[in-house]
Amino acid sequence: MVIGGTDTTFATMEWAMTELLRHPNKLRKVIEELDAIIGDQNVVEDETTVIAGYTIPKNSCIFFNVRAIQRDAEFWEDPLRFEPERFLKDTEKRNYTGNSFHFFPFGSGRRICVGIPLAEKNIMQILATLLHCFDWELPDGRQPDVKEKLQFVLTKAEPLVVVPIARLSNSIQNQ
Ligand code: HEM
Repeated sequence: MVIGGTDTTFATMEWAMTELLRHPNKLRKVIEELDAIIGDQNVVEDETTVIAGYTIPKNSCIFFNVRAIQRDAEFWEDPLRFEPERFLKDTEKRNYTGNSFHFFPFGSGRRICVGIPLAEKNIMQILATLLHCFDWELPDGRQPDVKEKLQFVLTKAEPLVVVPIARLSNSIQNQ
């Protein structure tokens, strides 16, 4: 992993520099382009721009409301209904690799979550094991609530308290 993350980048840059130094006209072209865009102060100027009809003023800090986008009724049928099967029916719906701008729980672009492969395996394995090995009951006939608490991660306002009941014939409780 160390070699994959360091030597590859280093070798690519070293080769690029070598070839540019061997081809001065190409090197000049790169430098002219950098000078034209960055100038001689080494600072990229922000400019007011228009994207999809919206004016984005210079120096704006943009936040996407991913929560609202992922509940947009124009794209999601009955968006608040809990229907995991919707992701099985339509492959585009379960594309969370950052290429679908209707569903991007892991972000998108160069800062997309690096933990996707681990998260996929962990969540699948742990949740499947808990559901397969136990039946789950709420204490005192309580109902599960869906009140949210916005922190760094959107969590449940009140932690879920549940009682596990072994359901497999080979579980210790049933022996
Ligand atoms: C359900 C699980 C997870 C969700 C929903 C999630 C979501 C996200 C999101 C939305 C971002 C920001 C992406 C952006 O700026 O466009 C992010 C970044 C990141 N995540 Fe995750 N994540 C999860 C699990 C994990 C795990 C398991 C790890 C590590 C083992 C991890 C490590 C990171 C790191 C290091 C970044 C920063 C990447 C960067 O800025 O270059 N995440 N994650």
